[in-house]
Amino acid sequence: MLAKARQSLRAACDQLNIHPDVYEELKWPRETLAATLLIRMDDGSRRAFKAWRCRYNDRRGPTKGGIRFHPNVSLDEIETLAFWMTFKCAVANLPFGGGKGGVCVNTKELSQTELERLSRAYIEAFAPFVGPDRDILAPDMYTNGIVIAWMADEYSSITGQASPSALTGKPLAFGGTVGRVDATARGGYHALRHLEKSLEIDPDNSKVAIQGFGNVGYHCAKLLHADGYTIVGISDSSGGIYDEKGFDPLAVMQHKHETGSVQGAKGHGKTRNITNAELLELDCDVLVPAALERQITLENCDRIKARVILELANGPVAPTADRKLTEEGHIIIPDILANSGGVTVSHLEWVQNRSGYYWDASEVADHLKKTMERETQAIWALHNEMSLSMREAAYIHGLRRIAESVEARGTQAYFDGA
Ligand SMILES: NC(=O)C1=CN([C@@H]2O[C@H](COP(=O)(O)OP(=O)(O)OC[C@H]3O[C@@H](n4cnc5c(N)ncnc54)[C@H](O)[C@@H]3O)[C@@H](O)[C@H]2O)C=CC1
Ligand SMILES: O=C(O)CCC(=O)C(=O)O
Repeated sequence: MLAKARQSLRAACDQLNIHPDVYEELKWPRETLAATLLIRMDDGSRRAFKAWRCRYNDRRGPTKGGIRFHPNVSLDEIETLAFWMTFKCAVANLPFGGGKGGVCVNTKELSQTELERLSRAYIEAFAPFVGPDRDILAPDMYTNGIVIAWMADEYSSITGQASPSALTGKPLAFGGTVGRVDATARGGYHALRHLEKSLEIDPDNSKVAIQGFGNVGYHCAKLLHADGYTIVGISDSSGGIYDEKGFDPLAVMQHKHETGSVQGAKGHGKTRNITNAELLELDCDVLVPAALERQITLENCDRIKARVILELANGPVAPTADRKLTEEGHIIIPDILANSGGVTVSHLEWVQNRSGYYWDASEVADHLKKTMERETQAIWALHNEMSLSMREAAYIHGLRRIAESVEARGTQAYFDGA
C-alpha cells in the first residue's frame, strides 16, 4: 500500500519540481518499531499480539497519529497511514510530522480487562518511542477515549510524572479537550459546507450514504442530517441499511447499541437491509466512506453513483479508482484534507496540556472551522488554477510546507541527531 501511496508524492514532487533529496527522504518512514505484546487472558492463558508504531517523518515537528486495533493491521498499513498523517498534518498547517500505530487484534474477542491489559502493554512496549516532543498518540479505528486513558495512565506511571500531552483524545476528566470526540466528522462537514456553493449542492435536496457508523460515521451523519441532508444509507461491519426517505442517525445508533448492528434499524420509509458493497453503489449525491482503506477500487468504481465523495476514512479510494472517478467528473474531497479535523483538535489538546490553560467549546469550534475553511479554500483554489484533482492539489499544498521544512534544516540534519 505504501508503494501505491507514494505515487501521490511522486506526482506532487514532479509538479513542484522539488529537489530529489526531498523525494528520497519522504519515500521512506524514518523509523518503525515492531513488538510482540504478551497478554494474560482472563482464563489464565497467554496470548501474543503483533504491534507497530511508525514515525514517518518529523521535519515539521514531533510525529502525530492514532493507534488502530484491527485484525488486519500490518506493517505496510501502519507505515502507509503514517505517510498520510505526514501530509495531513502539513495540509492542516500543524507543527507535527506523521506517525501511526496499531495492534493486530479483533477487539470484539477481548473482555474489557483484556483490552485494558493490551492497551497498557502497547505503551509499555513503545514508551521510549513516545513523548510530547517525540511521538504523540491518539485514537483511530477500534480505539477510543477509554483506551487512550489507560495508555496515558500507563505512560505517566512509566515516566513517573504527569505527561498528558503525550497522548490526545483523552477523556475530559483526564486532560482531554472539548470538541475532540466529533472533531474528525465536524472537520469534514466544514470542508463540505465550504464547497457546497461551488459544487452546487443543496442540502435539502441531497442524499447521503455513509459507510462505517463508528465515531466518524455517526457524528458525520448527525451533522449532515441536522443541515437538511437525507441520510439514505448507513453501514457498519455487519452490513448496511437503505431507506429512500432517510434515517434519523440517533435512532440508528440507539438500535446499534441495543442489537450490535445497524441492520434492522427503521428509517422514515420502506427500510431494507443491504450489503456494504451495495451501500457504496447507492444512488446518492454524497458518499462518505468512514471505515477502512481501499473500499472503492477498479472493480467497483464504475458503479459509484455519488458525484461527491467525502473521504472521512483514510485511503478509502484506491489510486487507480481515484484516477478513473476523477476523469469521469466525480469530486473526491481527499482524506488528508477531509478528515484532518481530528488531528487539528488533537493539536489544540496538546497545546492546552502544555500550557495548563483550557479553552471553552466555542474557542475550539471556531478554530476548527477557521482551519478547515482556510485549507479547503487553498486546495480548492489550487485545484482550479492548476486543473488538478483535489487530491493532487492537497498533496502539492502539503508538500510545499514539508519541503520548506526539509530545506530549511538541510538534508544532512536527518542523520546527525536533529
Ligand atoms: N477517530 C478519528 O479521530 C479519526 C479517524 N479516521 C479514520 O476514520 C475511519 C473510521 O474511524 P473511527 O470512526 O474512529 O473508527 P470506529 O472504530 O469508531 O468505527 C469504525 C466503524 O467502521 C465499521 N466498519 C468496520 N469494518 C467495516 C467494513 N468492512 N465495512 C463497513 N463498515 C465497517 C465499524 O463497524 C464501525 O462502525 C478510519 O479510516 C480512521 O482511520 C481519520 C481521522 C481521525
Ligand atoms: O488525532 C490525532 O492525532 C490523529 C488522528 C488520526 O489518526 C488520523 O487523522 O488518521
